[in-house]
Amino acid sequence: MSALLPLARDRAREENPPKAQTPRRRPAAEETRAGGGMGGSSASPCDLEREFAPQISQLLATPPLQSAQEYYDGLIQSRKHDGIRVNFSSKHGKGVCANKDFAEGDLILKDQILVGAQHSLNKIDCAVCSYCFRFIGSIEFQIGRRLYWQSIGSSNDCTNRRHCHETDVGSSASSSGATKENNNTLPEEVLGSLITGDMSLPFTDHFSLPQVVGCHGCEEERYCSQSCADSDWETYHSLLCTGSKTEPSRRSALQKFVEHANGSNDIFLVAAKAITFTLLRYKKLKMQSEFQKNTDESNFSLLMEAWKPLSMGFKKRWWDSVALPEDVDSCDEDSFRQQIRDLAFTSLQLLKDAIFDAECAPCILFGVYKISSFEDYFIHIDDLPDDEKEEAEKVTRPFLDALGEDYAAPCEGTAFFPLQSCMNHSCCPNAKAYKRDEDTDGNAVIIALEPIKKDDEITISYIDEDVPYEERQAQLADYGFVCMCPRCQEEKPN
Ligand SMILES: C[S@@+](CC[C@H](N)C(=O)[O-])C[C@H]1O[C@@H](n2cnc3c(N)ncnc32)[C@H](O)[C@@H]1O
Repeated sequence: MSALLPLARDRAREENPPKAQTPRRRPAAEETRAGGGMGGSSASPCDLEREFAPQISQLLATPPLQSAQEYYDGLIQSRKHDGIRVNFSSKHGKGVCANKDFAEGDLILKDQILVGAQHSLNKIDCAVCSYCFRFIGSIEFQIGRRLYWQSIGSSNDCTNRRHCHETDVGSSASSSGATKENNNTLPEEVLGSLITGDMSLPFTDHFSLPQVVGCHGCEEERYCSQSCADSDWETYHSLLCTGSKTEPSRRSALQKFVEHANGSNDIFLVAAKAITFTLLRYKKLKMQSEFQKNTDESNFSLLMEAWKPLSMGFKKRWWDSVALPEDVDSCDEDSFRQQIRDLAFTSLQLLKDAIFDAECAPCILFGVYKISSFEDYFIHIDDLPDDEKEEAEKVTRPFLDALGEDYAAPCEGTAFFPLQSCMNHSCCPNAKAYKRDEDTDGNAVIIALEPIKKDDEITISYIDEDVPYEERQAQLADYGFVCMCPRCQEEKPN
């Protein structure tokens, strides 16, 4: 037991950066279109794409260097990350450099999520704030609801489990502990009293979590504070809320969109947030512009401005950038990409039915975040002096046994981190993404692995760098490049 705990913790805290998500299910072979070309070259199945082709290509064009530099300088200044700057080079495009010396272990950056969502199936394992992804409720609440889900069904399809105030939507995300078979169930009344707070576990007062604040529209989103609820509403959720305050036809259209995302890939839920982020920013900019009687500003230039934070990270469309799944032969790549592109357009069409705004018609990246779960609580119990541990374990052991081997399932999701996503890879990195004890929300935390001198490039590893050269290069092929870092140059076979 003691040996297992720290291992699980290390796994949860080290984070690898973005790799485009593969769709949940490989489209069936009989659905494959004959002669389907690559995403960019064949006729688009989307009427908006055809109608607004010039505007879309402007939105997706690489931003001019000067505008990108100004954007990143402004972002770094507004977030007070004076230790770094974003540089542009002809070799690797954007990169992050040190603006001062860092010592080993120093915090380099805490990067706030721009757009992100918890994986749908992971919502069974962990209840987190829908805006900042901090754990909410109490340790009892977290354990109780997880065991409750575990007790009512352990199939991987959670679409049948649509109550318990959750957005229980299936997705591409791998679910962890709660969906595994575990015969070790506890009585429902015990789980109920954990969830309602009627039952307390020993020492949980050392691990207090923020109280749950519900969305005032739906019962599906929950927050750690009113300020997170308000920010989520202003930034994305006012257009995506499926609660009773939403007009019925829009609500039903949104539900259809969510259902489709459930059955295919929850990256579409993140994409929907990226779109609503842009739409709501656009509306705000337009109001400001009207207030300032700024008649020179066209609607499209306001839309470009609203989209800017996302455009800075845009490289390729999703269907052109997902790694080819292992079970798809390279000669089937074109039709694979065509099928997932069609899937994305179906999703977009469903979203459009729900939130269409004619002025924003032409306007659609990401990392992975993990936050450790209530494992710290069980580690604390495990580390107690023997007599206290024995006493506490009389209460906690049945819960730990019932949770099973994967009790430490962290919160997992997909998110776009504007600054971390500028960091290039090295197989001998000088920094890494790592959650310290105090890092309880979804933001990315970058720590120096060694002393870093001012002006040095800050690099992280996108993969497990402790594997041999060939394996590293194979993994990096999914990111679309051959690594030529000093270590790879040295280890490259002649
Ligand atoms: C997360 S982004 C890093 C920022 C990126 N350079 C940019 O301009 O946006 C990852 C992409 O950067 C490039 N990249 C990162 N590390 C690299 C390396 N060591 N060698 C070559 N290209 C690299 C690859 O194109 C990769 O897909």
